[in-house]
Amino acid sequence: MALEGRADSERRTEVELTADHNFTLAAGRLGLSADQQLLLRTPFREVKVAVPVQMDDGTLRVFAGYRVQHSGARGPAKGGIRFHTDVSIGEMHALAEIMTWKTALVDVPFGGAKGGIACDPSKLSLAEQERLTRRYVSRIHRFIGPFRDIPAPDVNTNEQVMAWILDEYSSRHGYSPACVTSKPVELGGIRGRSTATGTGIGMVLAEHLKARGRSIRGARVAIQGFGNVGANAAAFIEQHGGEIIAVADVNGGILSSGSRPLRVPDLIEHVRLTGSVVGFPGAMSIDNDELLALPCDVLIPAALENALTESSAGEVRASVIVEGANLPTTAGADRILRSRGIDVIPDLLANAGGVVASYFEWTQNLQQTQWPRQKVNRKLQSYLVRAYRSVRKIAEARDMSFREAAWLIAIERVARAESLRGALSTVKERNR
Ligand SMILES: NC(=O)C1=CN([C@@H]2O[C@H](COP(=O)(O)OP(=O)(O)OC[C@H]3O[C@@H](n4cnc5c(N)ncnc54)[C@H](O)[C@@H]3O)[C@@H](O)[C@H]2O)C=CC1
Ligand SMILES: O=C(O)CCC(=O)C(=O)O
Repeated sequence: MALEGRADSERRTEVELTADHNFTLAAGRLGLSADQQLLLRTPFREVKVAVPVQMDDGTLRVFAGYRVQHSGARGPAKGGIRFHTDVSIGEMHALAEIMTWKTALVDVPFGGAKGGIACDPSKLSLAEQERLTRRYVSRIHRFIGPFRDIPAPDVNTNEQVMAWILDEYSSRHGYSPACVTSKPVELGGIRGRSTATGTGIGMVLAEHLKARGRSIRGARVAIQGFGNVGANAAAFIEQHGGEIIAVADVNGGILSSGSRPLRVPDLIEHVRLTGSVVGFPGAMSIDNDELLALPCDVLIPAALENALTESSAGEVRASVIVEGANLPTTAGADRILRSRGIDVIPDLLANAGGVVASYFEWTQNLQQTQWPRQKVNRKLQSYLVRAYRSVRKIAEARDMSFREAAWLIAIERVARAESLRGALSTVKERNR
């Protein structure tokens, strides 16, 4: 059965195909019918808006803005907002769906959403970015809100963008700090959210290495992407005795020379000053393909989707991959990595620290309280370790990859919620 109204001829993007593959495998293991699968996968709502913005030079440009709400079965939709030239409806579908399974896996009471604007923020002034954000919110504000859909940062957005969202939304609906997460602390943000995704990657990695009788101490780590997620993961790993031997960003990569690893605080300062990891004093230049193929213990793709493809997966020499980015591994690459015995900690689990801390921020805002950073980090660890252990248990018991186990747990939880709310039982009735 196909979704009516969607042009079936519409070509699915690579990320949608990856999500199709992961979903179909897990749904098959769960024995879900075709109707049940269709219901669980079809986005609840997709919004596309024109975002007209006056540029600093007086000209007008109209950008395409999107917000896809994949599911609200377990709570308000939740997910980041991305500013990038590649933003498209297909990409938003896949990323919104990933959020549904991620929030279910770590068991926070949210559904899944993702939004974005197709633009190149590096070519926009701060004032243009502010007008763009405000106009986007003016077009989607009816569809978001503390109990509908709560945005957060993603690629090329940050606390400042969240502050503009809060201001624009609140000017229409009354002061609503819980309408967006990862705000500045002064506006109701929670301490530790800005670092939580990277910190969470480190926590999950530590738990995984412990389970394998190893430790972060001395582990040699390569990271693709040195923005919010990559840089904070690097900082956590360095603080726990790991060695960051190479990093790359959109401009290129660097490899530590000699036996000394890269010093993360110095590298963060270099990026602050120059805008890139490239040119870091004392390091050798490499490109992104070389980074993925470096001999190391842990590889962390923390940039964009499709980083690991069928052509690059065969070259990977790390023994563990931790998916900091969403959907960084295509279906074909995943098969190759599994056949080569490389452990892959999937995105749903590895990068869930951000949305878990967002959940803490949302509850903090609803209760009008303030959490100390230590409480955030303690609870973050307990949510992530619990999720990691549940995935490992199923993976070992049923001889599955960590990815299959994570999707299976998540889909089962959302299916159960849909069933309790009546949607899936309607499907069953019809099947009788
Ligand atoms: N910010 C968050 O809390 C969360 C982000 N994620 C995911 O993590 C990934 C990174 O997000 P952020 O760090 O927030 O974004 P960011 O905008 O802070 O950083 C992105 C980094 O990736 C690099 N990059 C971009 N294109 C690249 C390419 N083609 N090759 C190599 N490097 C490239 C950029 O130069 C930058 O260093 C995305 O997949 C995002 O969806 C996942 C969970 C939460
Ligand atoms: O913190 C959030 O609400 C969402 C973060 C996000 O977009 C993600 O996990 O991919």
